[in-house]
Amino acid sequence: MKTFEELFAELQRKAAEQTPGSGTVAALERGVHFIGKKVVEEAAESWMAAEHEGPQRAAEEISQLLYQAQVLMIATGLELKDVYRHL
Ligand SMILES: N=c1c2ncn([C@@H]3O[C@H](COP(=O)(O)OP(=O)(O)OP(=O)(O)O)[C@@H](O)[C@H]3O)c2ncn1[C@@H]1O[C@H](COP(=O)(O)O)[C@@H](O)[C@H]1O
Repeated sequence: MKTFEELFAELQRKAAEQTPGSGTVAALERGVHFIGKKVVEEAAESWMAAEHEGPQRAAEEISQLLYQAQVLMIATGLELKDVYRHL
């Protein structure tokens, strides 16, 4: 298990080091348009899981939504504090 902050630090490190085989690095190479579509896809899957598939499936899809949101943040050059200040 990892926290939101731990995942973000891991993704930032992989992006900086261009870790071979990383799906995050591959997504960042494809750019904001590609990542944005993944965010929308996972948001829709989270909604459908919550409405029709139960809490366990919703948790899985929401974890993917959080991951894609973090990839979008990194692609945009945002730090966690840039987002947290709006919470
Ligand atoms: N939490 C996630 C995570 N959630 C989703 N995904 C990826 O996001 C993509 C979309 O998920 P889907 O299940 O919708 O994908 P799919 O339908 O099976 O296939 P596609 O959508 O890719 O066609 C998949 O390629 C998943 O592998 C994730 N990839 C990585 N992480 C975390 O990020 C860390 C770094 O990952 P890498 O950069 O790949 O090392 C990992 O240790 C994980 O903790």
